Amino acid sequence: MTVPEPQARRLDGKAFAAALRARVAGHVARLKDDHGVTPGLAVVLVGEDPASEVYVRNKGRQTTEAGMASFSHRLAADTTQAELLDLVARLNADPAVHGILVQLPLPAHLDADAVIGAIAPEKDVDGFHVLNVGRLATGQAALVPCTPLGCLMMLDDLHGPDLSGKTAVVVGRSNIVGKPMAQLLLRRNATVTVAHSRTADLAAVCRGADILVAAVGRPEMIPGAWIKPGATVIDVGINRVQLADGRSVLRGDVDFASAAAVAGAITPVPGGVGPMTIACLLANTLTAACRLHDLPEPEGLTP
Ligand SMILES: Nc1nc(=O)c2c([nH]1)NC[C@@H]1CN(c3ccc(C(=O)N[C@@H](CCC(=O)O)C(=O)O)cc3)C=[N+]21
Repeated sequence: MTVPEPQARRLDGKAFAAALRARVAGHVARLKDDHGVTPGLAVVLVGEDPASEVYVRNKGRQTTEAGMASFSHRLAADTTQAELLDLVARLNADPAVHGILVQLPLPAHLDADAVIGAIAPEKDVDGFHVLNVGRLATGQAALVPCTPLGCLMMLDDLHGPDLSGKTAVVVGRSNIVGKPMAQLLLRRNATVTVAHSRTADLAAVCRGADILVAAVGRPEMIPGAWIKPGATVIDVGINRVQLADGRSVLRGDVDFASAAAVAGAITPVPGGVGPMTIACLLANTLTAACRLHDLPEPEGLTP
């Protein structure tokens, strides 16, 4: 039996993210030298989820490496809504803070929508505030959610900024990835379908996609047989999976081995969309700092 050779181009998110972070660092250095402005990012973590701790630490390190100020706020798991809103209000008013990220999910007793709604929209570097959601949907200058922004940057690099005539299928309809991703693809003139768990014949819908974005959060649920030959596959899933031998590994929403034999280009997990998410968080913090100080913003960091 012959095993199909992977033929897809592997989209190296790790290298792409490193290049983006270097560009951001260059702009940060000039912002400091020319205007005395140091972009600052505040990350708020409530409770002690070990996976979240890793992300928060990585974000903090990469923020500092880009020359930005990093502020980390760790609150106890039993923090009240009023205490959290009070911290957000202080960060809103702090001139050293240009970006605010409240790590999700929050403990169940807290109202995430109310907390996000309390973040000053111009400091909302996650792009989750309804004002930024509405601005993105209407084509106005928004802060755009980091994961879809990172996916778009990789697609722009591969296909250029015009997806006219191309069919894009986004699997997953979350506010964090699926919906904003669909908006960004529409802005690039793609013909966009948003599919989800209630979609009939998901396989057939996926097979129609020139560009397939998988953001469902179910390990390896999309096999190569669902992929149109030559398609571009962006795998947003980051699922921790326990192997039979006890090892814990990361897997995407796409079955990489079978998909890579059919696709034209594909992002791996890890080393694909994940690193781009953090790089885009830094890019958004730089964009927010420029806008807050009425300075021209660097090109290529917003869609
Ligand atoms: N308000 C908010 N904003 C977020 O952006 C946010 C959040 N809450 N809550 C948690 C999720 C998760 N998230 C990740 C970012 C990067 C990697 C990443 O870089 N992953 C590496 C692997 C990391 C590893 O090995 O564990 C990769 O895919 O190569 C993963 C996950 C951001 N999140």
